[in-house]
Amino acid sequence: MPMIVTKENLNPYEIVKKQIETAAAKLGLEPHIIEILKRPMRVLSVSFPVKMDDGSIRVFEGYRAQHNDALGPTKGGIRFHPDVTLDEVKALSMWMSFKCAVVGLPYGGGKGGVICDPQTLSRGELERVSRGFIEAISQIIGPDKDIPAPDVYTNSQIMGWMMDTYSRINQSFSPGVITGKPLIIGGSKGRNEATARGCVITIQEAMKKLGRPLKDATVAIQGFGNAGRTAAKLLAELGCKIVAVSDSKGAIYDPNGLDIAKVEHLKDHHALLDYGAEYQIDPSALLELKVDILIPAALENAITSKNADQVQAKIIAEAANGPISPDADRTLTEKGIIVIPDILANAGGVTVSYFEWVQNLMNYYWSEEEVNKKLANIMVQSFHAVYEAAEEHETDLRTAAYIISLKRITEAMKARGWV
Ligand SMILES: NC(=O)C1=CN([C@@H]2O[C@H](COP(=O)(O)OP(=O)(O)OC[C@H]3O[C@@H](n4cnc5c(N)ncnc54)[C@H](O)[C@@H]3O)[C@@H](O)[C@H]2O)C=CC1
Ligand SMILES: O=C(O)CCC(=O)C(=O)O
Repeated sequence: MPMIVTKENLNPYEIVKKQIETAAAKLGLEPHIIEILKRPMRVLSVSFPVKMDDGSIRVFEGYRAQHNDALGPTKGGIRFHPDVTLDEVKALSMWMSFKCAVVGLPYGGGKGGVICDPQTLSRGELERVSRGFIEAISQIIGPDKDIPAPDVYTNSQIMGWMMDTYSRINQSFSPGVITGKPLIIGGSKGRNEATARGCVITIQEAMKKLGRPLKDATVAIQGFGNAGRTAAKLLAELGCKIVAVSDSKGAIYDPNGLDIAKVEHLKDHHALLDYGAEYQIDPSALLELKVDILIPAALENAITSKNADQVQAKIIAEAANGPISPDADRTLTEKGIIVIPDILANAGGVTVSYFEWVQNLMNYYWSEEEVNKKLANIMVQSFHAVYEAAEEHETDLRTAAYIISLKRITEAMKARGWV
């Protein structure tokens, strides 16, 4: 009989449904609850015209998905990327629900995306796309409905334009509608670094569990944006040796450790690859380096059944959302690699977004020290809760994180009388 080889399904929406099923089976959740959780409660698909610099009109398309608001208003970033799809945005909104629940935030999950390549847009065009998208989704967002934030290829300036558009539409200053804003208009100290800071805290806790020192630990990082770049900086400050980093253009590797200040300077003023031709490696090889810590901090499906077997890291901390497919997850677990799942590892970003929203609502602002302390408390506590759940249920950290989240969301749905 010929062996039937089925192609791995890398659709993020199919992946998150599988992840829910795996944890739900461990918990013995009722089928109707699983059915509710397997789809977003609301999805808005929009198109809007934007006047380009040359006078032409271009129509952009985007989505906002709101998964489940049992625990509170939905929350999650907006991504600008040419490959954005509806299924990706749906999946990202679902991961947001589980992320907020695992760290105990009073939020459900949401996510938005606009199909565009910001690198090809002028600043003026980028501003008009940002304002156009918020206008198009303005009816379904709001400080107590759905609160966007930055994600891939969006930043604090874009959040500033978006908050301004929403405030103008509603004729009232509404900083609480969006987080990740510039400090001067209600941003929170510490938000820019929060995703990486939270991720680093989970790595520190995992290394303690392994009984290994962080000092001199070797690290490879895929993606050198908000999450990856800050993680490189923070880990280098803690004495780690950052041996490899990459961005969308390529990867660099030095087994003796990269000079992170130099890499940052190159990223800002030239290109990462200008570090030197002798340091350039194939970007896919970065994921297969023999390192202590691997941080995928770019996009989904970086590690799949195609390369999971070649991964040699001891710990993988998912700064990105969905960088490991379920098939790869199984292989990594079999190999004894500890995977700190996205919904825990990158939850620092939304946690400080929550702090930003709280500060906006009370119109009183905290010091960076206070923010970082509160963040550390939540991340350390959440890591240990997930670790203990993994031991109790004899499962991996991802399933354990889902177990905690599913329990909380289900309890909220029950308390509200939905089920
Ligand atoms: N910004 C935030 O607060 C949070 C971000 N995340 C997740 O972290 C990941 C990265 O997001 P950000 O750092 O915010 O985005 P960003 O836009 O600041 O940076 C993205 C980085 O990834 C690089 N990149 C893109 N495609 C790549 C590829 N194929 N290989 C290597 N590098 C590639 C880009 O060059 C850039 O350096 C995403 O999965 C995002 O959803 C998760 C939680 C919060
Ligand atoms: O800060 C937020 O509200 C959400 C950030 C985000 O999009 C994410 O955690 O994936």
